[in-house]
Amino acid sequence: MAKQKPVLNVAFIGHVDAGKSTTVGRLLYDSGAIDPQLLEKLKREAQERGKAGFEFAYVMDNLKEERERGVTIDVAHKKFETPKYEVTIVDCPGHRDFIKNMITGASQADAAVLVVDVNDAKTGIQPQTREHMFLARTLGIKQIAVAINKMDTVNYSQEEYEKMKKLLSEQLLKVLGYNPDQIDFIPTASLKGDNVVKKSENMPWYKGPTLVEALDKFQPPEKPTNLPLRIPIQDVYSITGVGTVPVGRVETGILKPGDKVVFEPAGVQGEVKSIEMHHEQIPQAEPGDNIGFNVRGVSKKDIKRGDVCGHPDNPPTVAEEFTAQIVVLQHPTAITVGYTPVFHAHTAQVACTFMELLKKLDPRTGQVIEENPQFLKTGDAAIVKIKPTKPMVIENVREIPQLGRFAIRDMGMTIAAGMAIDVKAKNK
Ligand SMILES: Nc1nc2c(ncn2[C@@H]2O[C@H](COP(=O)(O)OP(=O)(O)OP(=O)(O)O)[C@@H](O)[C@H]2O)c(=O)[nH]1
Repeated sequence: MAKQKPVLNVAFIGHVDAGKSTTVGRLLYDSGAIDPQLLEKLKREAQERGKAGFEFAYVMDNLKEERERGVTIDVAHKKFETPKYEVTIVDCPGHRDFIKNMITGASQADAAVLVVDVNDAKTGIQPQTREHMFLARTLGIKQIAVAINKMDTVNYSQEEYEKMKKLLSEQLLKVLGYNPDQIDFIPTASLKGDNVVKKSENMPWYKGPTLVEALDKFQPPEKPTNLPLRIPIQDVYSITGVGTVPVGRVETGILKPGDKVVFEPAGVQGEVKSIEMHHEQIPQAEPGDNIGFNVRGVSKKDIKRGDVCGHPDNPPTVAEEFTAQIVVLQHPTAITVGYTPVFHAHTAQVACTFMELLKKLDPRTGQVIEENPQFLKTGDAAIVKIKPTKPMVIENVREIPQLGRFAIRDMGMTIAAGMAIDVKAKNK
């Protein structure tokens, strides 16, 4: 059997209408991951609805719907192969729930592709482009590539491309601490297919890689197999004749059939009978694997999305309280003691209370600029003490980085992003 290619999880980010869905659709199609008949069908549907040209976006929307119906485990259509990798699209956020998806999605991403409309050079960087990139940075995504899209709308002009590249480099990437010299800026027209999988003949001035070639330049993710097992649960199924099947992505550690496992904060234990990935049984699951696993001794009603599976000798940490370092992305007024917004950590969503504001930090250097501030506002970085209103799993980011990050949501927006730097455990 051919050696399996390493899996690379890539998040597609960018402002509404920049062309994320179209780019992903094009990647899937031109790399042969989509059946041409399906595309024909989608094309007809798009035409019938008066939206010709949208077929690639339809491909993604079709998949999104599929996912919303709960077919989380079936990622077959969201995968494609490059010469080096098996690429999984971990998210392609639309405008509805994009930040929330981004938090659970982007924290899993090994790399991100930022898609921007080349025409944004005229109006300035779009707010969502900034917000997505800021989050990507906070969530620890170090590898990015930029697709400067819709090049067909500016006659494939090098000048327009350079303008956009300069704007992003100076006003966004450098500010966030990325080095633009190490980033590929690919001029694309995803709708037409230029420089996505096929090298464009319309831009002979561009000597760099296509988007697919840029993906192959990313470093493969290191698998944290030596860390304790942690699988945040996305969903739990009860399948007739099989039993209870939790579904999730292995963040750290290794899971094997026969393993005794515990789900926290539920506190229930069971034994793994079998593990499935892409509808096939596998002898062992590793970090990055999206799996369903059949557990004996646990019923569907015992566990739920947001619980974390681990081994009983090193169980997931249920936090009584935790100290966190946060950055306030946007808050209409100010954050004060007693504020209780919803924390999104791995697959959990739990309301948590700000118990103490310990220190205000300089967001660039991390140096303390004020002890016990009275309030925090947009742009502030701080160290704070947090108390969940109900049991939740969170880990010290220094011990298990994959389970230590979170976003804070309130009023339909992402207020802040951060990480737990000290956890007072309930169960240890
Ligand atoms: N001319 C041109 N239009 C494009 C290109 N890429 C995307 N579009 C169009 O731009 C519009 C938005 O594309 P989408 O792929 O839906 O954009 P998105 O970023 O996924 O948007 P959301 O899912 O709404 O966040 C659609 O009308 C596309 O057909 C391109 O390369 N050239």
